[in-house]
Amino acid sequence: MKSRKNAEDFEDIHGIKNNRRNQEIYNRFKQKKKGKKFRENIDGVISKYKKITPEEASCFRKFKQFPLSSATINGLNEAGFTEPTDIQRQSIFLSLIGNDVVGAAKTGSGKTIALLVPVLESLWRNKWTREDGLGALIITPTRELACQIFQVLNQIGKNHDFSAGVLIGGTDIEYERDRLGHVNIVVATPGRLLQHLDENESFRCHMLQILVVDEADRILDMGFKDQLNAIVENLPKERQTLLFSATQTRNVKDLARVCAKDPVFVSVHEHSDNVTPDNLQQSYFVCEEEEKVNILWSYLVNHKRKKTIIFVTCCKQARFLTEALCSMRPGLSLMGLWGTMNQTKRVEVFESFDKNTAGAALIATDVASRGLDFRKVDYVLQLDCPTTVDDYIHRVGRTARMNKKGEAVLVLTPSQEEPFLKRLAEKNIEVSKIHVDTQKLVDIRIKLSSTLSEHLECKEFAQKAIIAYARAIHTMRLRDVFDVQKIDFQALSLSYGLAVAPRIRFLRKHGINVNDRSNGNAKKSLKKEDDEDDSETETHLTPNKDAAAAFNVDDDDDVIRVARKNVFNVDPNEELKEEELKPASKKKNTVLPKEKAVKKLIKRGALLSAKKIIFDDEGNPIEDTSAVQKFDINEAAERLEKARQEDKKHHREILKTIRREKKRKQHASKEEDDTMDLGGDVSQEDEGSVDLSWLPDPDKPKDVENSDDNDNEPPKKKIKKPKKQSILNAEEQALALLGMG
Ligand SMILES: Nc1ncnc2c1ncn2[C@@H]1O[C@H](COP(=O)(O)OP(=O)(O)OP(=O)(O)O)[C@@H](O)[C@H]1O
Repeated sequence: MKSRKNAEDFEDIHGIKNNRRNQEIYNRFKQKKKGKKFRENIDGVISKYKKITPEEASCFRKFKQFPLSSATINGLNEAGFTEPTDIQRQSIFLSLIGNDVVGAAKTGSGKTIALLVPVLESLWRNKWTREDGLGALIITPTRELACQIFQVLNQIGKNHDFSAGVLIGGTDIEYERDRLGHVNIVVATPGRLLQHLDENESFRCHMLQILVVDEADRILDMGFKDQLNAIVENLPKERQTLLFSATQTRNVKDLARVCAKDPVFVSVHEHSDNVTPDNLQQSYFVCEEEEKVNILWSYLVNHKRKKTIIFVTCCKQARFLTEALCSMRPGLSLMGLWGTMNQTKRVEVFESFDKNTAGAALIATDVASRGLDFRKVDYVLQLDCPTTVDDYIHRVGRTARMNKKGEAVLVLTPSQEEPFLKRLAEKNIEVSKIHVDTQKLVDIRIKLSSTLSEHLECKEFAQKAIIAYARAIHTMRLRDVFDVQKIDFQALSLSYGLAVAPRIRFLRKHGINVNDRSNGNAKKSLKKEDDEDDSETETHLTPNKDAAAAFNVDDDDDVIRVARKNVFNVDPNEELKEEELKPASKKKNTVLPKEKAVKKLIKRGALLSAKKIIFDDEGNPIEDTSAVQKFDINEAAERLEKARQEDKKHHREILKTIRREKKRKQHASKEEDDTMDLGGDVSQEDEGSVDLSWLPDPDKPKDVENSDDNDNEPPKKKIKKPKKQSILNAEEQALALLGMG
């Protein structure tokens, strides 16, 4: 959501904008509230509470059978919701009569409406107005989910006169601060909410009627437990509490014990055979880690008309894959969504993917796995194995929502197959195995590699993605499923378009040897990088024969040329041996000045060269000798020295001229004085001889500059020191010759 839009949201009263016409409507509502009829309506609805039992309510087929305000029923009808789902049927009435409820139901089963209807009814029953301040608080784990809940609230609550707002990170906190005092319903993420509770005096919760925690399990998984406890401590004890999640975990029950009073547990699909949606077709296949990018590309080009969410493990992977594959033009709308993305962009992506019906793919992290309700998603492709079975359930739940059909495909590596399937089976999740002929996949490594050489930012993303992935796998809790040692990082790097694997420092710190599965390259190259380079990512792109040989030119491709420059044709090992001896911290930020770098190279007698390698159709490197440019660094150094000597000579000449000019002027003024003395009073001292002591010693050139110290000296013009610029110019020229200036 754009910050501007977010700002407008605060002025919305469920679709009623803050203009004159809306003010009239608002006043009418206010009148109505005070009116007798309004009070009678409320009493009429409340009286029905006593006549209906929860069992009866759980059999209602229509929303209008529930004892609800006409504003809510109309809002539901207008939004197209006439028949309640199971969770709505079983929980709404229990909430209406004032119970604290802990609800759990499968993904996509309509929990949002199940929690919003009691919120609207609670404030309506209490004749809530804008002046009453905060009446309901809905806490949800992610920003997208908060915006989505807010949208549904706007839809079904548009006939009520409550004000509502969203509090999420990444928006204008000052703007929110000013308006928060008049908001009746707040949908918030825990962090931003706590910030307002701590810092904003106008945000008062003492009148709060109802607290709702959506995706409670996810909030706890994300480590918001302490924040949640702190928030609950700030709320009045006399309130109603509703907790909703897809699974009723022990954590949720613990939370319920802390913030709910004698809660009623509603678990709709507890006895159902499947924990995943019934219309969901689930399958998996096994492949190597390094085949995943090719698989993804092949999938994208073959499913241009479908809407797919692709799940990966970490933000940096999502960023790299989105950026790199987008620049390779897959022929469909490809987007990315991850947690560290800027908020405005996040909302744009969310809305654009949601609206898309022509075919689109969204590469996302688990930020999109919970609660998000994208329209008509055909496939969920889990390119990386989910962290837990619960995450699996949430990810696949983005498709096959509300009894629609959907398909979920899980990608596992050989070592993950057995342990993860065992865990899925424990929860009665059946997935059928499919086979993917990896020989038939489009090999995009060389294309990706040339994309990376064109977009250096992408190359950096690729390196960071690999490091982040290694770190994520290493910190996973399911040790039998995730083993960082089983990953061939060299092969994985090649599949990301990198010639060599980036240095993964933390693995070494933990004493982990990286797998050497394929050709012994992985360990060797990582070790080499480790020794060579102290920065987190790769800096040398040295020609790698194995890498080149591994590249197969895609049928679709034209001739692909990969030009690599090893600028100084110096063995990087040798170059860095000296560096290795220095402490790591010092090395890190030291940038060698160009002049020093040249001197260092001169010392080594290095030959400067730029090589151009062209690959033929089979991917064999052909050396293009015509394009080879050579620079003899010693020769260049000689030229540099010559230029320096010439400059020095020139400098000396300038100094001499200045001195000569100065002497000439002094003589001239002396002669003038003598002439004057002849006509005026002459002191006795002056009579016999002329004092020439103040004259500068011509043998001491420095006196030109130091003559200010001489008190006897007559005032004279300050002589400008010749700039050293000329020397530097010569150096710069020489550096420019070397291609470094
Ligand atoms: N009574 C209803 N009639 C028709 N459609 C409904 C009804 N209730 C909800 N829906 C639709 O079902 C979809 C899923 O609803 P919702 O997002 O509330 O599910 P959820 O249980 O919260 O899922 P998740 O656990 O993934 O968050 C939405 O598109 C919503 O519009």
